[in-house]
Amino acid sequence: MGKGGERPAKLMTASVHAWSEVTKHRSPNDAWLVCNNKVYDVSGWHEHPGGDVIFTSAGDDATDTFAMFHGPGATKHLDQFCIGSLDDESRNQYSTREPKSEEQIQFERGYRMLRNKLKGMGLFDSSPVYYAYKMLSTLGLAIAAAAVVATFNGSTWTDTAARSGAAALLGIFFQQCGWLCHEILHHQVFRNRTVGRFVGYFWGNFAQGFSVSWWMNKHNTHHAVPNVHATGADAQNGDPDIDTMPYLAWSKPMLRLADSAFSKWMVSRQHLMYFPLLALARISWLQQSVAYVLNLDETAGRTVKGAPGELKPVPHEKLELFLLGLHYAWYFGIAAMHPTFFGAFSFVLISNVTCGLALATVFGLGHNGMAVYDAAARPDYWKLQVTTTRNVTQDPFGFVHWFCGGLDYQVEHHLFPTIPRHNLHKVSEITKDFCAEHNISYHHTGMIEGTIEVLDHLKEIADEFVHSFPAM
Ligand code: HEM
Repeated sequence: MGKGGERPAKLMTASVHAWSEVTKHRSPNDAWLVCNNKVYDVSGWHEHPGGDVIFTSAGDDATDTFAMFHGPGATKHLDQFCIGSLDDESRNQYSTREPKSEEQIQFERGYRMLRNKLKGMGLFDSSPVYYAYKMLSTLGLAIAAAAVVATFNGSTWTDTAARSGAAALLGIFFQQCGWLCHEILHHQVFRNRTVGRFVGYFWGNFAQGFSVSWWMNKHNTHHAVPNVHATGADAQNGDPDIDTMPYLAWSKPMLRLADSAFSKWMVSRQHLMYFPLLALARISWLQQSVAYVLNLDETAGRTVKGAPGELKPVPHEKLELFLLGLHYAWYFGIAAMHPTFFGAFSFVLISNVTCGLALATVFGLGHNGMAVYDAAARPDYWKLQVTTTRNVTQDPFGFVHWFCGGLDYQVEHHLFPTIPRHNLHKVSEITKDFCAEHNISYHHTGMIEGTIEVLDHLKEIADEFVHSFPAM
């Protein structure tokens, strides 16, 4: 394989393939996928510029995920992988070989046309003024936190309380950096993807302490297959965001993985452990970021499934490491302004816990407790994204929208991840109408009600576990 993700062109053949043949190729080193009824062999293409998210489509239809992720220039790279096309019968079937009704065929055509309609309405275009405001106001949170710590540097109760408030404010700064970085790396903000990536390094590595490569690899995979269980240990088609064992099980099949005494203890009371775990989430993400870039351990996800010894690339490894180092320098620099070691430690703890709770509560609201699928039986792109996702109802003051970083419109974000946050409310009305027209459940609820749904779901799974293993 050559540089830049290119590889020698395959011979374009006129062969036709049935789904029964395509679905045999589901693992990274033996991966076929279908785009607009053409069959592509991407086996072992670990140099794919988007990383191994490509293998989430192995053995399946990638028409819509391809459209979701790529810029206009990517289609010209397709031909080199083409090995033929789907046979006539397969064109009107799901990859499960169930026939598609005429209604389903029209529905798929409809949602693809809807995407073009939204483009025509200019809803994929970002507002520089909006994002300049978001970036400056977010930076303001960190500057305010640092200023409070520098000003209230004594040992009175007032000083201590002010510094604790500053720590919580910094936690919210980290959360807001997370949202900004998310939008930048989904290419909502900058048309030029290289510019976006470098701005992403500032908000991700430097400001927030998360590695961009680690995050993109994990997050793009989540977008391709939300709430999906992989077809097997060698396949790359599961959602890493529900890969939360040995701590939390989001579906009954996951209970099989509770095979240690610790995991059994956790899962049987997971509804009680949910918030304590969320409080530690940022610490875990910081650790995974460093472990991913330096390839410190397997849990960081740098190794490539089905290709022992191969590592996923980190495009600007030294820059990523340097900026992660600078993150800790400024963060611990503020902590060091505290009069005592205990004060500095509390500052770091409070800011981490606040950020973990603030980010992970929103993540949980987005998908947890919604439908979960097996990869080999996932529905079409639109139904997969809508039925695995929950929206959060707005409040009159715009707090929910600010706090959730636009992910209150999680359904619309999942359907069209490159649409900027400030346009999602317009997309929402159109999406709701489209779902109603095609009889697809579109779920939205309040922030508190949604969190209760998540906890109820965890409890239901825990109860099932305790029922099956009464000794727990
Ligand atoms: C034969 C099939 C494919 C080819 C030739 C291909 C090619 C490319 C190329 C040239 C890029 C860099 C340019 C760009 O970002 O638009 C890219 C990026 C990417 N691709 Fe693919 N791709 C394929 C399939 C897929 C599939 C099936 C997925 C997801 C399931 C995927 C996900 C991505 C992602 C997430 C990126 C990174 C976009 C970013 O910068 O955020 N690709 N791909």
